[in-house]
Amino acid sequence: METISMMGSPRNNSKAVFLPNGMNGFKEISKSTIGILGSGDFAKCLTIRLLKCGYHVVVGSRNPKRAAEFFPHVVDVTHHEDAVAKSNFIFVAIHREHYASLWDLKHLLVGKILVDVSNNSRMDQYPESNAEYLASLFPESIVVKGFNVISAWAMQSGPKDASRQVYVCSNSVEARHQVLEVARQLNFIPVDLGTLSSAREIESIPLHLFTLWKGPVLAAVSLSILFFIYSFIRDIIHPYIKNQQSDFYKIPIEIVNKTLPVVAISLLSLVYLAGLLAAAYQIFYGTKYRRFPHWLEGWLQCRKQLGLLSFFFASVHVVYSLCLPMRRSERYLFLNMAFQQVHANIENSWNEEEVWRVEMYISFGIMSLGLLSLLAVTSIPSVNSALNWREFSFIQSTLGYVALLISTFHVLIFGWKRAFEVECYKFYMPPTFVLALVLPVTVILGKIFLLLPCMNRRLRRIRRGWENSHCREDISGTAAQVSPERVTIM
Ligand SMILES: NC(=O)C1=CN([C@@H]2O[C@H](COP(=O)(O)OP(=O)(O)OC[C@H]3O[C@@H](n4cnc5c(N)ncnc54)[C@H](OP(=O)(O)O)[C@@H]3O)[C@@H](O)[C@H]2O)C=CC1
Ligand SMILES: [Fe+3]
Repeated sequence: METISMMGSPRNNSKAVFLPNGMNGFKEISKSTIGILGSGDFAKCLTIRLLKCGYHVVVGSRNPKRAAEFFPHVVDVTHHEDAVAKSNFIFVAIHREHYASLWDLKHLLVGKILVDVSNNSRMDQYPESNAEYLASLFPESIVVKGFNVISAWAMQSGPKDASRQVYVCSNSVEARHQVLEVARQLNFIPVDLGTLSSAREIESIPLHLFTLWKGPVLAAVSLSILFFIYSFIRDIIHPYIKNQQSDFYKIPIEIVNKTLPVVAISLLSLVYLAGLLAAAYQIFYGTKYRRFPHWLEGWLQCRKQLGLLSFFFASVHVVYSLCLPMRRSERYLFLNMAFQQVHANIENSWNEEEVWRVEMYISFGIMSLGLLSLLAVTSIPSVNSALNWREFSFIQSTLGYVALLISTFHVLIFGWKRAFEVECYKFYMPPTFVLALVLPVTVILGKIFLLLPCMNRRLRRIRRGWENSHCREDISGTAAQVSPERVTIM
């Protein structure tokens, strides 16, 4: 394999306005000429990024005169043949449908690296990946798939966060390494995905639409609708039918603010319930080398999204709660209460038990929000990467359970008085907070059960692979199996 050469550079490097970015090693790449076929959006943005990082760029266009207007003057915009002749490293920045139009360049492309950056508009649009198709058209060139996950905009503005990964694959190890190095020099994070057979997987990445968010969002929306309707019937419709009491003013704030914490705590419970079910599955089968069912695997993989949604609902609940005293209804109720107190000639209405209840309720609420914020912050990749595995696990697992426990107390303290209120509909429609406690209490009890010495010992043995290791044949791609030990909202 040839390295990227300086040969054919259209102008003297010393005149270049854009200097190499000072990275060590691979000097020949930083001074080389890189070719780009096509003069569209991606080509323009890639050119700017390459120039900023010290490369010379030659762009091949069907109409170089017109295309040159859109590129900085230092760029050599020329015909396809000329561009291909001047570079050994060529980005093919045209759509797959037009690959065949490059057929005439076949003899000029022999032995050159062709980087396929193309994407499709939908999944499984073609029988083979675009990169494999390009490789079949130009079997004597070296095709590398890469950069397709970077949008033209991100390419131009430059990678600013830790998730700017560039996935690369090719059948030529050397070509792959050269593309990885270029990606690194452009300040992206290159990820080597091996041979060209991974191209299909890489091409499908930009087509995913919130894949991991679908389940959690659906769960959050369903829980919200369920609890909203429940609270609405219980707290508004029921008193209206029973006593002709019109409490419809409660809908925009009170009922919403009752729904939010219930959804938040239920979602947080779902994060940890997945891990518990995985542990129970392993204990039941006595091995960790058995694939989880699909639904559980999917659930385990979207725990970060569930946790972040829980954080979102909890934060909105806090804002709503802080705004409660601002309501006009609250002022009227307060004045009415004061008047009634005066009327009843009560000088001091201090209720020690009530005071303590509300103080504890608020304190637990603040603590759980603080812990949830910590879990959310540590799930950000850049923060996450600064933690070692034990620290991460401590925050996401141990502190996560503490957050769930404190949130449960918060809900319990809020509602415990009502639990003792004798109401005729209490038996067929328990207060909303009782439903809110079903999931967290189940999870907490499940965790306590797993922490029992005999269970804990058994689980440890299984996870270290000491039990039933003969079941290894069940594994078939355990990589996809998320370790339930990693009970995280990450
Ligand atoms: N835009 C983006 O954000 C991203 C794009 N990509 C991929 O990059 C590639 C280019 O995308 P983009 O720049 O947006 O597309 P554009 O439509 O903006 O540009 C495509 C270029 O291809 C050339 N072209 C058009 N028709 C033909 C043809 N019949 N024969 C030969 N060349 C032709 C044209 O250049 P000329 O007229 O100079 O020959 C045109 O400028 C695509 O494969 C796309 O999937 C990948 C990631 C992100
Ligand atoms: Fe609350």
